[in-house]
Amino acid sequence: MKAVHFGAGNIGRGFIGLLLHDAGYHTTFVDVNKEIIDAINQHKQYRVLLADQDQQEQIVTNISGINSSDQLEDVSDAIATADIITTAVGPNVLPIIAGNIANGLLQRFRQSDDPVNIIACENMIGGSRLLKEKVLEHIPAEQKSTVLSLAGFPDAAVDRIVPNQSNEKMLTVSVEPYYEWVVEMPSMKGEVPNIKGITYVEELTPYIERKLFTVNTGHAAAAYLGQKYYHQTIEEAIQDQNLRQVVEGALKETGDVLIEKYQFDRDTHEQYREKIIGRFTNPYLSDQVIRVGRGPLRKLSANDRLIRPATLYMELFNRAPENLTKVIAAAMQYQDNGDPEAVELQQKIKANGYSETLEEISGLPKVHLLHQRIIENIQR
Ligand SMILES: NC(=O)c1ccc[n+]([C@@H]2O[C@H](COP(=O)([O-])OP(=O)(O)OC[C@H]3O[C@@H](n4cnc5c(N)ncnc54)[C@H](O)[C@@H]3O)[C@@H](O)[C@H]2O)c1
Ligand SMILES: O=P(O)(O)OC[C@@H](O)[C@@H](O)[C@H](O)[C@H](O)CO
Repeated sequence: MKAVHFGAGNIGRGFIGLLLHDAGYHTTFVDVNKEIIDAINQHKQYRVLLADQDQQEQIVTNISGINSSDQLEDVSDAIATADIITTAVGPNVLPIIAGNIANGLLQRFRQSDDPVNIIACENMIGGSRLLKEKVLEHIPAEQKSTVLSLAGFPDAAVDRIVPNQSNEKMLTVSVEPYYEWVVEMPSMKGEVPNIKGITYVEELTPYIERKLFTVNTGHAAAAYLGQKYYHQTIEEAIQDQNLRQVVEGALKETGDVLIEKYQFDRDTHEQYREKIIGRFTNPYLSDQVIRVGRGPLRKLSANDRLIRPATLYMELFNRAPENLTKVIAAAMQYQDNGDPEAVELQQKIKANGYSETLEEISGLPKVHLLHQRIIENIQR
């Protein structure tokens, strides 16, 4: 069996690649990072280390790599014969790889009518749906119905903390032991892949919202408040009791939203929240604030982990969430000269001020109470 995976980065190697290997696939990693692709083709294997007391290791074999900067035909060939296609490249990169995927699908369906599923494993609501939209933009009108009937784009939620790596060997990747991969069953085409570790569900929205508005809201809160109080890592930030109170408060607010929206059991959700805070304090992982805070324009957009639950909170409870507004205020002040989105955010603020910038990137109008509370928090 053959898998093609776009993005041989942290989650690609540390999670998706590992599960594909364990399920018996040969995985072809597609990436623009020449060094990683060369290393994959040279060593044909890498190690995954579990970040806990035992430091167990797993070896991922049966892999190869394609550099999509200059081997576009190879990418198409791989897609044409793949049994599954996955991505973990970041939400902003999905439109960039859509053309490659479209060409591969066109080649595939000229040769056969074997269905295939393309699963975007990104931290966003509707990742595969967005990819499908972008792929279809590259498909000529007369081929659209073939692609629509033979290519499935099931949405997914993936959860495993994989920090930036500093191992001696470039491909080795340290990951937390916990993982969850949930895939929406109804959008799948053909045979459902038997991959141990995937949970198939009828409706993904509650799962992705629970994950994004708990793990990722909590993470973002620790990162943005963490930087404000001069912490370097998530673990260090979460040990700061004043800061932890706000992170926990923000997760209580998103929890109230999720419980109200999906009728989750309150006690079970509280246990889920506590487990997640526990994951942030894993002493065997060093997760930098600047990794978790990366891409603040994306994280401050209307449907992402901060603004969306805060807006829902206002709608459901008719008051502004006290802790989420503090976190959003800290996110607006986030700085990292190595992160183009963080630089752009601060340039916008310098040129137009906080209120104008908040309205532009989050879509929250100035008259919205949430907008006003965020600005009050910044001024404080
Ligand atoms: N790391 C985590 O803890 C984690 C957990 C769950 C989900 N995710 C999600 O997975 C995605 C990837 O995150 P990551 O942490 O692995 O990031 P990463 O930066 O480690 O990996 C991304 C990889 O994509 C590659 N890439 C960039 N542009 C590309 C292109 N045009 N074609 C092919 N490859 C390209 C990069 O070179 C890099 O190797 C994100 O959406 C993230 O939110 C990450
Ligand atoms: O990947 P991002 O930038 O959307 O978010 C940063 C982290 O919160 C994220 O990568 C988590 O580590 C991951 O989502 C855990 O499952």
